[in-house]
Amino acid sequence: MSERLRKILTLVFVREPGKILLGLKKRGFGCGLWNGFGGKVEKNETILQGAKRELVEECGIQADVLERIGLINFEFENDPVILEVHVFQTFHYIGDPVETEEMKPEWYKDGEIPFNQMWPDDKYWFPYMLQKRKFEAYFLFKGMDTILDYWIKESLND
Ligand SMILES: Cc1cc(-c2ccco2)c2oc(N)nc2c1
Repeated sequence: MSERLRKILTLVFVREPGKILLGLKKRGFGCGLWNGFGGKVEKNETILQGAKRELVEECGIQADVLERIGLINFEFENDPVILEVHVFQTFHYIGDPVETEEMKPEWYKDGEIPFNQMWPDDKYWFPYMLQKRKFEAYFLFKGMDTILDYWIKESLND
């Protein structure tokens, strides 16, 4: 996979006991879907710095402690670029979520996550995140709605 084209992205989920903060994407990639906060990692920053930056930019929340919870590789049929998505979560953060041009934030109860308005892969890996179990996953998409193939496994490595 090393010689494949890779695009590194981040996804951050803000948690409270029994609740999770999701954002409704208002434009661009994944528009109209609820998701975590994140995006591209710039050249001059680490993945962790990119994750923290996107969280502030997209909903105004500062998370000093971000826990790495998952690594997902996404491929689209007939597309050479692999999306390498680093998933983080935090229970310790500063600020209240605010709506931005990118995202409309809303709290959801862990048992009431709107999977039918989210990326189709989420229902496979959210249970690991909600139970604080580190995971790695791979999804092969056909278009934006169809999963052709996937695997997911619990990972113990830091
Ligand atoms: C193909 C794909 C991409 C993303 C993404 C975009 C930016 C960060 O992650 C996803 O996020 C979720 N939950 N499923 C996703 C599928």
